[in-house]
Amino acid sequence: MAPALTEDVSLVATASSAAHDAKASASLGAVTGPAQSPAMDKLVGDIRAAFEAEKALGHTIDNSQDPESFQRLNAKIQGLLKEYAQHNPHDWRRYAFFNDVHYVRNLVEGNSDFELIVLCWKTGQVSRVHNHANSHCWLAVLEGDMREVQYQRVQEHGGPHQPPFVDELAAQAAARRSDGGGLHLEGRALVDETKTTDMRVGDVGYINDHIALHTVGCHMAPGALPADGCGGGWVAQGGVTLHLYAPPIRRVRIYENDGITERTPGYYSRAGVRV
Ligand SMILES: N[C@@H](CS(=O)O)C(=O)O
Ligand SMILES: [Fe+2]
Repeated sequence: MAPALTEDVSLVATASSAAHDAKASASLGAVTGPAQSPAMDKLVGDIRAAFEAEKALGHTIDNSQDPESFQRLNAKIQGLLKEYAQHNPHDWRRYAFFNDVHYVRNLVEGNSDFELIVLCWKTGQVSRVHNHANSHCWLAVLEGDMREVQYQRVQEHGGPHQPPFVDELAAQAAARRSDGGGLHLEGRALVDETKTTDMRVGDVGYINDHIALHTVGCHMAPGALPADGCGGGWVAQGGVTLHLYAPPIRRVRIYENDGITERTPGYYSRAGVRV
């Protein structure tokens, strides 16, 4: 019998197969990563300072944050992530564990304010349609060609009340609905596909539940990496993205053809060590 699992290392597989796969698959990638990650450490420190600055002004950091405070924080965080991803020191490689079956979440830093996670995607691996609770979600592409597809909720069966403008967006999406890009439950649309964005190394994105649900995936193999003397022996296997969630996400909703389920996200590794 499959062991009971309380956390998902990925939002793509069923809970029991995720547990099985996580144990069965060899760890790849991070074994060849550098032992130190000075640029990543600096990034973590800079993110922490940006959060402290808003907290010192009395602001709570989540997706219903004071708009002025968010605007300031968003500009700062996007700048930091862009700088790291575009300069790309590759010192994220010590955190980059892959799984053959599904993308995995590797924790770099977690505290009560935020979690910074390196997600590893082999070509073809995609997350399921999901939300991000009440958190901000910033993401930066560190390797590979990624694609984000956004969705709007058409209806939630017994779910919590949505902010009014989400209902409005959902109504607009329903009005645009075709039989094509969406999930359906008992013949009714559950979510509608509304936007596709291709992302390359150095690109930074932001999403929260007031904007949309989404899936992310690695669709194309990366090109040959330059020999940079960092993480010798590294073999590119797909895509790598850096995600910053604030506050850390404890429950996510997954939208599938047979309905909506709640999951507790988990980690495949913490601080460069497989768990
Ligand atoms: N939000 C997802 C990754 S993604 O598809 O944005 C996760 O944390 O697993
Ligand atoms: Fe996501």
